[in-house]
Formats: sequence, C-alpha cells, structure tokens
Amino acid sequence: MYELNFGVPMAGAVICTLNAHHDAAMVSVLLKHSEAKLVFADHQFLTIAEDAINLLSQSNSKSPLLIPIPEPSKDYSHSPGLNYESLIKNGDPCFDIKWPIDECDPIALNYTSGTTSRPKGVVYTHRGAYLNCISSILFSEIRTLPVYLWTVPIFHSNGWCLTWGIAAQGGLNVCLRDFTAKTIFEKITRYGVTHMTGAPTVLNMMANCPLADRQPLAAGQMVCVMTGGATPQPPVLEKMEEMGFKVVHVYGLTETYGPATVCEWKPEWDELSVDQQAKMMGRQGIRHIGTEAVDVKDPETMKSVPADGKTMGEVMFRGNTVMNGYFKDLKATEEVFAGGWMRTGDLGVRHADGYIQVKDRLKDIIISGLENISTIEVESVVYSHPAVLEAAVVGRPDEYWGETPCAFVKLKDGASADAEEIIGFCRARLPDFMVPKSVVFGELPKTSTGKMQKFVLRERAKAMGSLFMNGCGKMLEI
Ligand SMILES: Nc1ncnc2c1ncn2[C@@H]1O[C@H](COP(=O)(O)OP(=O)(O)OP(=O)(O)O)[C@@H](O)[C@H]1O
Repeated sequence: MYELNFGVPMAGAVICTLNAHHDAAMVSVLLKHSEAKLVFADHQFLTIAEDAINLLSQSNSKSPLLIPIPEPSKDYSHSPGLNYESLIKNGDPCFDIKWPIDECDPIALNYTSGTTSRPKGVVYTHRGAYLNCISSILFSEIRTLPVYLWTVPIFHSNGWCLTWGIAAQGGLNVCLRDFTAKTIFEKITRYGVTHMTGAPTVLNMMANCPLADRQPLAAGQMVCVMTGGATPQPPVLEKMEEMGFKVVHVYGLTETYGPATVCEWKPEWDELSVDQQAKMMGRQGIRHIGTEAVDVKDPETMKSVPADGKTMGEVMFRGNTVMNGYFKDLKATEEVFAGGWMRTGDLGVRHADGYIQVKDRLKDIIISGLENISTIEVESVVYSHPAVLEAAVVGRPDEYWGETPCAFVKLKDGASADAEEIIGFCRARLPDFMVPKSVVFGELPKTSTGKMQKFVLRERAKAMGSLFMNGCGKMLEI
C-alpha cells in the first residue's frame, strides 16, 4: 500500500485505499461508489476482495481487475496470472511519470471512518496533499533519515499524508501485522524508531501494557509520537512522557487531509505541574502552517465565539488543506461548506491564548435538563480513576431530564471497581449534573481507526430505558 501511494498517482490515476477491516459487502459498496478499475489486495484480504467483486458482478456492476499482492516470503514467480510482483517485474522501466495537469487535480479518494454515518468519499488534490505532508514533517520535527513506525493505518488519510512525508525525508518504514503493545515496543527497540503516529487508543494500550511486555527506550533514544483521531486522555499523555516519549497532539479530519491543528508546546508550560501540562496538551491547539484558518463559530450567525474557554461553537476550517468535496455527493458538499467554511461537526471553545479545544461531537453531546454536557470532559474524569482502562460516555434517554450521562467502562486487567465507586469518584470531581448516573462494565466497541462507536453505545443505553425518579426528579435507583 505504501508503494502504491506513489505508483498510482505517478501513473496518472487516483489512489483509493480501503479500510482493511471492512467486510466484503462494504468493500463492494465502496468499489462501486469509487468506480475503481483496478484492485490491489494483500494476500491477507484476498478472500474479502474476491467476495466483494463477486457481489459487484451480481448487481450487474462492472467488475474491476483484481491484482493480488503475494506474501513476501513465498515464491510467486511461476504462478499463473498477474500479481503485484509480476506486474512490477514486467513493467516498463522507461515509463514517463504522468504529472498532474493542474495542481488541484485529484490524487486520492479517501473514505471517512464511518463513526457517525456511512463513510463519505473525500477528494484530495495534489496541492493539498503536498502542503499537509510538508506541514506534518515540520510540526513533528521529522529530520532526515527518520525511522518511522506505522500504527496509524495507511488507509486512513494516506497515513495522515506521511506516506509521502517519510519518503521525502529518506525514512525507513516499519510496518506491523501483529498489532500488540508488545510488538510495538519490540519494533521501537529493534529498529531504533524515531517517530510514530498512533490514535489515543494505541497510546493507552502502550501506557497500560504489562511491565513484562514493555521494553524501555534505548539510552538517548527519543521517540516522537503524533497522536490524534480522538481526544487523548491526560493520564495517558502523562504516562507516555514518563516512559520517555515526546507526544505531539494533533487534530483533524479525513476532510482536512488528517492533522490540521497541533497543540504546540509553549515554554511557559515547563513551569506547570505534570498534571496541568497534560491538560494543556489535551487541547487541540492552533493551525499548522498548511492550514489557512481554523475558528470556532456560532453555526447560525457564523460569528467567532469569544475566546473565553467556555462559549461553545462549531470548529470550522478553510484553506488549501481542506478537501475539494465529497465524491458524487454535491448535497453533502454544499452542506459541509455552507457559509464558506468547512464545518467539522465538532463542538469546541477558543481559549485566550488562541488554542482551540474540542468539547464534543455535535452528535455526541448530552443535553440533560437545560445543561449541555461535554462527554469528553466526563470521560477524562472517569479515565483518571486508577482502575479504568477505557471509558466512553453517552446520553441515556430519560423521561425527566431528556438524557442522563451513562458511562461505559472497561477496567484494567486485575483491577476492580463497581458502579457506585465510579459514580462517587466523579461526584467528587464534577458538578452534579455531569456525574454519570449509570455505569456499565465491559468491552467497548471501536472503529478500526481507534474511535469509540458511540452510536452502538447509545443504542445500548436506549435499550436500558429511563432511570426511575421520585417527584423531584431525583434518581431512585442506579
Ligand atoms: N485530537 C483530536 N481530539 C478530539 N477529536 C478528534 C481528534 N482528532 C480527530 N478527532 C475526531 O475525529 C473526527 C474525524 O474523524 P475521521 O475523519 O476519521 O472520520 P469520522 O468523522 O470518524 O467518520 P464519519 O465522518 O464517517 O462519521 C473529528 O471530526 C473529531 O471528532
């Protein structure tokens, strides 16, 4: 997939990398929507690709040509039919690169993670990809000859545009098939990794990995970890720094070519307590050099909200590193660009120092009585309980309040805590209306890009029904 990020655009085509966790039905929908003509499928996903193409032909759609990517250890030189290696071997070494005619020609079609709705096809231009790639190299301080560990999938916004960035700096790519904290630590030591990217769930996995599976960084080894895709929890940031990693927090969307803001470290934060530093770093930050503008606006009036750290508005972007639009979806494109800015669907605030902070997704915010509750704020408190490994908070429909916060929690291995304890812990740290009124323990559903599937949890909370109240609206049972 890494090589194809170069080969496909150089052949004058558009690359569309699909999520390796999709099933055949979803792959066939996306093949049809993208109008792909050629499909390269890694040997691990060959069956899914074949099934998807079969589904396409059953629906009378034109089938793309399938080119398997063989297992590296196997000798495929005598096997019949075209495969990726034979295609490369028999290719024309004098082929002239087909450069884009216009820098705003498309280079890639990337589908969103599908966290809130069906994946949308986002069109990237050569110009936007170039700008975001250069910006990412700068803000994550990727100097020449980096050793880069891939934990962010390359199918996600072309690996946040770092597929091209690592090559630009002559880097070595370390890829993973076995995705465990143990393997991550092993690769970091074995290859002398200097940079990596990872969703907060990956950092969480590393921070909570058993000591026996963890390898300390070599003397003098500095690993810069770019994290984003969801809000990183302050305790996790703290732990990563404690283990010697330098964390760079970034925020963006598929629609912004991956990272669009970065939480740049300020020298005055050196004086703060570790806990306060992690809180500062948990904010989404300021635009990077490739982003023309980021703002938090009232979505109705399009006026910027005051920089008071309290007034919520919608985070919006504009500039060359914002997508061209959604492929074959003019209506959604017009909606997302209404008012001349790209609306993210994220609610945030502006702080006095110019940094923005995301408080929630519009679709996730809980409305309880007359109060808006940021699920991210409640989650950060639940996360700070020593027994909690992961937490997600959603609104549970309620006859009296409209909704009440309901926390879904996964505990650390060997740790114990009951609902009462979690609720008591939150009560000591949050205003009453924000305290979860119910707690459910178990595994938490996530997307393959590491985001909590809150729509699944909302369904579960809905199925639980309303809490019982007495006449004054007090909860009678938990
Ligand atoms: N650093 C971050 N902090 C908080 N949230 C983040 C951060 N980075 C990304 N996000 C969240 O991820 C979203 C972008 O995700 P992505 O483009 O992968 O698709 P998706 O929005 O999850 O999927 P879909 O649009 O299909 O529902 C942002 O709008 C934001 O809600």
